[in-house]
Amino acid sequence: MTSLYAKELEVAQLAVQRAARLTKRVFHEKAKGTVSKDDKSPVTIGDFGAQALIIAALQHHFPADEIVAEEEAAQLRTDAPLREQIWDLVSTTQLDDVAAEGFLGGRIPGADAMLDLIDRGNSPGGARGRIWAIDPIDGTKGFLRGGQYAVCLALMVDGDVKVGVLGCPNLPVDDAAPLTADIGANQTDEGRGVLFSAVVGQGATSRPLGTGALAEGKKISMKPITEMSSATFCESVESGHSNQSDSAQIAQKLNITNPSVRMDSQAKYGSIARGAGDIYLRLPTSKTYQEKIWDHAAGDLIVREAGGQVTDTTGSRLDFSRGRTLAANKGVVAAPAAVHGQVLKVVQEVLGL
Ligand SMILES: Nc1ncnc2c1ncn2[C@@H]1O[C@H](COP(=O)(O)O)[C@@H](OP(=O)(O)O)[C@H]1O
Ligand SMILES: [Mg+2]
Ligand SMILES: [Mg+2]
Ligand SMILES: [Mg+2]
Repeated sequence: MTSLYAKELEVAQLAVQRAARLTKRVFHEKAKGTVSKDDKSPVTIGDFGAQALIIAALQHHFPADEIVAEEEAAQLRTDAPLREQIWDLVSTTQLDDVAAEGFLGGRIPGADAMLDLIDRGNSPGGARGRIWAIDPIDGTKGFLRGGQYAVCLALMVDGDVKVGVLGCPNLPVDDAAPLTADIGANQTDEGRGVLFSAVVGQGATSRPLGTGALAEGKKISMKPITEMSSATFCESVESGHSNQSDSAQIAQKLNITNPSVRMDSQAKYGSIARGAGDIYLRLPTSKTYQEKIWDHAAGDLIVREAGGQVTDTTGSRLDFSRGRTLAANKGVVAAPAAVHGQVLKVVQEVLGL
């Protein structure tokens, strides 16, 4: 008997692997083609290209599904040189396993089709039906500085995350490797690249992020915390994304002395899910910011399937049914299930909740 969501999982893993291959090409071969979005955050040709390749695979297998993706093609429709740069990348990035590439549906017919695929990610989201969430490059700032980033894909059904996949090209392959923030300017790709996956009720796995067919996966689980004082926090590099002074106070109250490890992207969720770190805190820096569903959907499931609990700072589960944002939530507290309550209590004391 094939397990539930087996096909969705395979498509998602291979699509993420192919998109990650594109992002690595951008990092190594190309000027990154960075442009500023309306909110002043960066987006690169890698973000657009990876989104196009992922949506092409989803469109091939699940044409009726809705898609909520971070990027849109508007700017590319008026900027021909930028569009051509992206098309050049997209049209020449394949998996190097012929069967796997064929399974994803092969090439996109042309640059216009590519733009339309990118814009297929414009679903408003919501509580009904099958909706994919895509963050083609999460941690674009990390990507640009040679740090951590993640290619993120999740399937939600009626507002619940059922399948989650994270491709983390710059994390060590070895699940037992010590937690590192940046990979450093002169390090190579040797020994790096992990693909994390989870299906609801089926546990979480990691495998080397490859360039063709999928490698063998192995089960991952969070590390049990026996002494809170020896736990390690993961948090954003960007102080504008998570309040680092609040997290320092929380660490102090929990008698944690290890410095928190700062890394960009959902690599934080993957890292705690495999026991390389222990606790991921994302503490609001503003009253109005709403977290985006594509920044959390895959990581939320991977951590919960690895034995973790994920809530916001009020203790509610992340609610992916509200549209493109987590409109009902504030911040994120992710920790091994056994200690989540203890961590949340201190988070709430420090935040005055
Ligand atoms: N003020 C803010 N508060 C929280 N998250 C923010 C933010 N502004 C941007 N972000 C999100 O933070 C993500 C990166 O998270 P992290 O800090 O964990 O690396 C960004 O994803 P992208 O890089 O995909 O745009 C972006 O969506
Ligand atoms: Mg972005
Ligand atoms: Mg993101
Ligand atoms: Mg992004």
